[in-house]
Amino acid sequence: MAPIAKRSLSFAIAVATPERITKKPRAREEWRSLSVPPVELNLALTLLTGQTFLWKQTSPGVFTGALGPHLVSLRQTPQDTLYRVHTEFPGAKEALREFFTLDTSLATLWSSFSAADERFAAVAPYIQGARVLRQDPVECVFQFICSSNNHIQRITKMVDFLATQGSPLGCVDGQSFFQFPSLEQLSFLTEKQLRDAGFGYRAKYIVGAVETLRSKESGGDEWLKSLREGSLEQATAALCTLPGIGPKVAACVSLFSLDKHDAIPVDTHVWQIAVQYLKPELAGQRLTSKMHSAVAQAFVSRFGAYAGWAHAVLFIAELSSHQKLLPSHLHTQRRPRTSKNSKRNEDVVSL
Ligand SMILES: Nc1nc2[nH]c(O)nc2c(=O)[nH]1
Repeated sequence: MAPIAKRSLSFAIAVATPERITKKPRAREEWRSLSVPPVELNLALTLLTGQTFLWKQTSPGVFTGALGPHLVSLRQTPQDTLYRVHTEFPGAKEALREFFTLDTSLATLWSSFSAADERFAAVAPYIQGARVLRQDPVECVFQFICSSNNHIQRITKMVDFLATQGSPLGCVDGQSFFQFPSLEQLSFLTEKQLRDAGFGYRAKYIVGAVETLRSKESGGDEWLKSLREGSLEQATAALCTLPGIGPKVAACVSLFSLDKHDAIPVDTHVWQIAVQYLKPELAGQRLTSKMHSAVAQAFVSRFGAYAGWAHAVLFIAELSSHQKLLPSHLHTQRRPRTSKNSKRNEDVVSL
């Protein structure tokens, strides 16, 4: 049987029995404490603002996603974050603590960011609990290859398609979840299948990146994980050898999966922040790769070794979807719409 057909069969079995997961919770499906207050972790601001496209809001206030073999749901109370595990494997709490980098204190970081920067100090109280994730690097690479020159809705659709190549983990409130596919599972996808699924020119990049990663002597998974050890420059150079990865995508992967806390993904939003608040002399210039470095450097000069974490807050404050969180005097002045930027201004997260 062809690998795709085999996978589809196991998926059919998993979705045929959703009540296995949605009916009365078993003991292991009880809500448990993650011991982190909303000021240190805001689920919506962390999971639904462009760092990952794999987590879903499965019911009001409940977010569900896969962490390796664990399928977990999360919700907040006024004092805590609660988690519920739908799968059998041990270690879900540890996986969650790692994914949300909970050993890093937002309070400590943010007090130094607020002292360094007026805009950060002004918007941070309205965006409390926005953290930077530590994702699996393979998952992160493929999500951000899909993200290039794209908007959230379409990226999510593409990433959901990739996810269906992995092992089914179950169904929560009518939504199916899969363990993110291994490189081997991804290798069964053809460029044609991806094009037919709406990936456009990115279809070639996905197939090429899978091939390149699978050719690494240590295995693509280990090769990517090894980039956690070196510098940001080394990680950027290595990532940019993969098809479909340029400086912006490399910075997203470095920040959201490789422990490079000073990585700054420079897109139109970040460019606007730099021009308005950090380096006004950039106004009127074009965003070239030299400018990318200048903008990233401006963030690091202002915010230090965790500049990427400060960027995450300023980036959210820039999104049109999140302006409503801010009082009107803190709203960003929008560029006038033109036929070229009308869609992009609103919801493109990655250029
Ligand atoms: N500068 C940023 N660009 C992004 N694209 C994306 O998908 N997420 C981000 C982000 O957090 N910052």
